[in-house]
Amino acid sequence: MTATILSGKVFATQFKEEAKKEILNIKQEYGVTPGLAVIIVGENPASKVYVRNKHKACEEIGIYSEVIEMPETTTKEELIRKIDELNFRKEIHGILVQLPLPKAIAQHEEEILNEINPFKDVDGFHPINVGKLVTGQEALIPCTPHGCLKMLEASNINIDGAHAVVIGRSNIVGKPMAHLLLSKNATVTICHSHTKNLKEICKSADIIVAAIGKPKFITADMIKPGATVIDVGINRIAPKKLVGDVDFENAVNVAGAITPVPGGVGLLTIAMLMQNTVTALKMQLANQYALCYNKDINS
Ligand SMILES: Nc1nc2c(c(=O)[nH]1)N[C@@H](CN(C=O)c1ccc(C(=O)N[C@@H](CCC(=O)O)C(=O)O)cc1)CN2
Repeated sequence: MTATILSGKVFATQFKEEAKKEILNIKQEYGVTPGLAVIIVGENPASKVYVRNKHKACEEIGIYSEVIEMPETTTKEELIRKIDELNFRKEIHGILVQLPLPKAIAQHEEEILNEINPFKDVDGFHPINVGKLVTGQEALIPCTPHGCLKMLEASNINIDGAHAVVIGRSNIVGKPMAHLLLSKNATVTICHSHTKNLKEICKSADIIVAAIGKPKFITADMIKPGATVIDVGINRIAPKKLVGDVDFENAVNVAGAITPVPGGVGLLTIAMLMQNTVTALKMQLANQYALCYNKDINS
């Protein structure tokens, strides 16, 4: 039996279409166009492609897009100044700093990202958004795990009561993914490099999310027959060859549903960024009205 292939392309198109419809409604009702600013520091070739694709997606669905290119030599202070400028621009509703940062400022990543106004934090990396996600409040949610959750739901894969195993504990994918699955009543196990009995734990999973960053690390013998396997890994093993964290060729014969690499959840990242930009605008509109309302009752 071969698994159902969960195509990132199909879901990305669907999620962008949803965002496009919402944008039209917002434009009609409030006369506002959502605006996204993406900052890229340095010359990382993969980052340049991702940023170009973010700009194209914005143009496609009606988001105003600004790409701010800063040189490799940019200091922490210069980058923070740029973020502060964008925090105050009212036509910019979403701000994103493309990662990874150049080596010289990479150690300040946390401090830099914390400078983004949490209402404009379309990556969902700010501690305020992380805290809201963990406590079940309305938050901006990191794009890749958010896309994975939406894809599972749109594919009618049962999450409630399922045993979900998330392999990887990064702030960008593993931890938010675990909280999202928990919020949908999965029983969640987070595994990492120190986990013992990884094979046994994986074998008991109804849903596996692999976000380790090691090519083909999850092999077919670690998967329960019929399980859903979401592969978040993007590993370049040759100039033109990308593979995931899952040994897809063999896993596809055991899993019930599986995402490929390329063509899987990577494509959802940009689609969800479009949705997050719309959500950020809606949160800002609601916040403005709340502020107006407070002013009225106080005057
Ligand atoms: N500030 C952020 N930086 C980074 C993020 C992020 O979410 N926010 N994620 C990644 C890069 N990324 C978007 O920024 C991204 C990664 C992968 C893809 C994608 O479409 N992948 C394709 C393959 C593309 C290829 O050939 O290289 C796929 O998986 O099929 C889109 C966006 C790190 N930085």
